[in-house]
Amino acid sequence: MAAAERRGIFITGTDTGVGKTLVAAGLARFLTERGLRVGVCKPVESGVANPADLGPDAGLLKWAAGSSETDDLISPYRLSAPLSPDQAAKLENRRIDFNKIAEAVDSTATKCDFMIIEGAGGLMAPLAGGLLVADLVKQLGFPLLVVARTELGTINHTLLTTFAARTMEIPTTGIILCGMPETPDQAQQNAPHALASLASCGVLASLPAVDGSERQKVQSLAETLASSPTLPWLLSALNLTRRLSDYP
Ligand SMILES: Nc1ncnc2c1ncn2[C@@H]1O[C@H](COP(=O)(O)OP(=O)(O)OP(=O)(O)O)[C@@H](O)[C@H]1O
Ligand SMILES: C[C@H](N)[C@@H](CCCCCC(=O)O)NC(=O)O
Ligand SMILES: [Mg+2]
Repeated sequence: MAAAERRGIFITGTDTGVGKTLVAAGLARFLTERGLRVGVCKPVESGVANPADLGPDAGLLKWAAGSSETDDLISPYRLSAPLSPDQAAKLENRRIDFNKIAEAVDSTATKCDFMIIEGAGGLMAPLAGGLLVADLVKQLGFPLLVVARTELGTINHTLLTTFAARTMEIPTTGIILCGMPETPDQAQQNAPHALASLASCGVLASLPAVDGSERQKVQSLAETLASSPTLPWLLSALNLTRRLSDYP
């Protein structure tokens, strides 16, 4: 399928553990509940205790999207060690092949309205022999969505990520801040405004810290998205405004 005909995003983060999976799954849930066929892929997941099964990230994405794709299409590389993917792959004498990932993504994308791909770690995390997550993003051809934490330090990490994306000519749709507490401190109150004025792309949502199991958190974030005042910007940035109005 030609890149221009495919709708979707590649979700990266400013670091590992910043909320990429929750944002990806929350968005998948939100869109699926509105009738869109959402394809999901976690091309490389490291730290998978039992690689015969889906890891926690891919499993949550599959649940959120209600996907019936095979495990190998949703999660082409499942690696045991909770390390940088290239290192985890080396420990198993494996090499991550971008063409295999591209085939899996293409095969899913042809069957769905919107594709959500979650990277591993941040944009510069190494995947294979000097190739980084950013190189995979370029090969797959989907625009980037950057998930960032809310605490002090996030301005620097987020701007470094968007700057690196721009330098590598990777189109970035925007930033989502994830985990805003009910009572944000001064740094957290300032972060969305600072990023909105300094980054070369918009802040498309500021999502709250939510409670419960991982699935409950995803459901809460999907509901938050539905009532978010910035939802129109988010949908427009994802090129989904018209598509969603076609559905109930
Ligand atoms: N908005 C939030 N509210 C509550 N908990 C959150 C929120 N965002 C993330 N978390 C929690 O923080 C942890 C890390 O989040 P998540 O797994 O989404 O990170 P990640 O960026 O996908 O990490 P990785 O690089 O391993 O893929 C999880 O336990 C998740 O439940
Ligand atoms: C083990 C982590 N949870 C994550 C990989 C993080 C790599 C970070 C590399 C680095 O920047 O040092 N794996 C994953 O997202 O599948
Ligand atoms: Mg994740």
